[in-house]
Amino acid sequence: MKGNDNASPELTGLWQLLSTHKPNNKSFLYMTLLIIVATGLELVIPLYSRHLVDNINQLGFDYVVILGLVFVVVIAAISEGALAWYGARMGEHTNLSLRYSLIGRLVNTKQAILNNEHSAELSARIMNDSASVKSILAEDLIGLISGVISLIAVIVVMFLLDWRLTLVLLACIAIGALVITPLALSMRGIGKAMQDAEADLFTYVSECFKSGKMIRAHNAKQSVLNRSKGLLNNSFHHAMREARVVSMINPISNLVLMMSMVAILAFSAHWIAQGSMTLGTVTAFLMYLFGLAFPLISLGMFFSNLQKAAGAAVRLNEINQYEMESEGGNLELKKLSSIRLNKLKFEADGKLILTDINLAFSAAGLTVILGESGSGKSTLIQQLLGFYHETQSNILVNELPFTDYQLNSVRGNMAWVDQEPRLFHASIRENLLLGLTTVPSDEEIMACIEQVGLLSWFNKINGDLDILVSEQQQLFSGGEKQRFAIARALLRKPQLLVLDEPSSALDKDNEASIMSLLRHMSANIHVVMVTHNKQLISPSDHVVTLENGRISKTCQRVA
Ligand SMILES: Nc1ncnc2c1ncn2[C@@H]1O[C@H](COP(=O)(O)OP(=O)(O)OP(=O)(O)O)[C@@H](O)[C@H]1O
Repeated sequence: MKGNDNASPELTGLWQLLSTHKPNNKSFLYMTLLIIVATGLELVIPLYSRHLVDNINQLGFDYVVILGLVFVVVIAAISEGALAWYGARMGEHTNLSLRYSLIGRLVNTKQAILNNEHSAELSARIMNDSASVKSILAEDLIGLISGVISLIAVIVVMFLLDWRLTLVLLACIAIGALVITPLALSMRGIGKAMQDAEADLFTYVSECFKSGKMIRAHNAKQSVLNRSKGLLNNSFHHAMREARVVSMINPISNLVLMMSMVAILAFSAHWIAQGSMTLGTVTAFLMYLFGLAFPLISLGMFFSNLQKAAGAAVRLNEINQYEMESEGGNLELKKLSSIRLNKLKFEADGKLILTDINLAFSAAGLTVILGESGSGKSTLIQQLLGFYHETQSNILVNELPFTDYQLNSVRGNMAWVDQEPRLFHASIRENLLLGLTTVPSDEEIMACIEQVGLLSWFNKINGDLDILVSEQQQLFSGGEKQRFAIARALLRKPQLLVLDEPSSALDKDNEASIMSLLRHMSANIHVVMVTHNKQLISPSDHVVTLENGRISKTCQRVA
């Protein structure tokens, strides 16, 4: 399929995904061998049965044949089980590799791209779309290969047994294929629409469950239900379209089998009466006919699921094409001594957000960024963390371009406290130690908790660092969450501490103690803090005022 310009883009995309994540050729070889053994043994059974039937009248039971038959049946069952297990193992390996690579891609995707995506939709894609791609390999491919081998082998064996009955059967199969093929092809659009509808539903429902309080407070329960109903109806509509096709494929396959059976019985009766056919041949033929049911259905399912997997691959390939954040240059930043923004300009979605920013941060001190809401304060401090590759060339770290350094080593010297501190649904300890490679002792953790004034909160939760932070974060008040985020930042022992409105939810006492902590720290590290609150500024602070993305004022003293 590779390099085939005529292949549909969806199928080419599926091939690309599978060729990267499929198991190695040895696994395929083992799988094919298992298929050949399982299918081959199933083909031998009717021949044994024929022999048994044709010899009963003359010689009584042939016990050697019966024993051979039992042996073949048992081995066939074992190899079929082994094949199912091996196929599932191959599929799950592919699923693991595919999902891991997608998560890796998203973790490394440029922040500017992720800003426009919905987290729940991305999660839905990783879960559902990769499952579709997996099942084509784990179940459908085995069905296809064993189906094709069975079909060819059965037809050859049947032909050798009796060419006339085989022609009758082939005519029936041709009629069935004519009806089933257009049905299987119609799954193409259905599968994609179904997966889109499921992803929309998943995204909406997860957002609603997260915002339960807001929905109640706004009396929005009914509108949530209405919208959910709409999305559910959409999903139901596509699921029913799929069910209609599947419910036609199965009975049509059965109908073809029944037609074939009736035709074969009728012709057999005629040829037995003429003496040109034995009862054993008819028995073997009927057994092969039943054996054909599974391969025929498998073939139908393969082509319909192939369309589904191809649709899923389109979406997964979109993720695979997201541009990754650069890992930076070769230099490792051991100690950050200065960072300077030089004529920095930042645009997003065609909007100029920061312009002509010239600012320097030395090894120690406190810089306060002031400005009205929307003036670009948060965007400015986020530049320091290298979230946006396009501005990194205007940032000098220790007087060298930011891009010369390994990105992780620069970030390793920094800590960031976001405007809305985010906590994971994990233990307090895991939240505190986020990203740390050297694990601090419990004493160090306690010291940070005490420094940010969280000791009484810590006693309230019985000093249990392993308690789980729920998604709704009920363990924390708004102010406690802010102080917790500051403790997490301090544990990183940063050279540059960047805080976005760190005291907006704090009372006067806590605000004063956090400011005194930050001032104390600014003797050894540089603290950059965004705030609205001019009361927090002390005469010795370096104050930068932003207006519409431009620095309108910088001063060392505030009146
Ligand atoms: N990635 C982005 N894409 C599009 N617009 C953006 C992006 N980042 C910031 N903006 C816009 O830039 C403007 C400045 O945002 P920013 O969050 O930096 O302001 P702020 O001064 O921190 O405001 P506040 O004090 O209210 O938090 C806003 O209008 C925001 O919508």
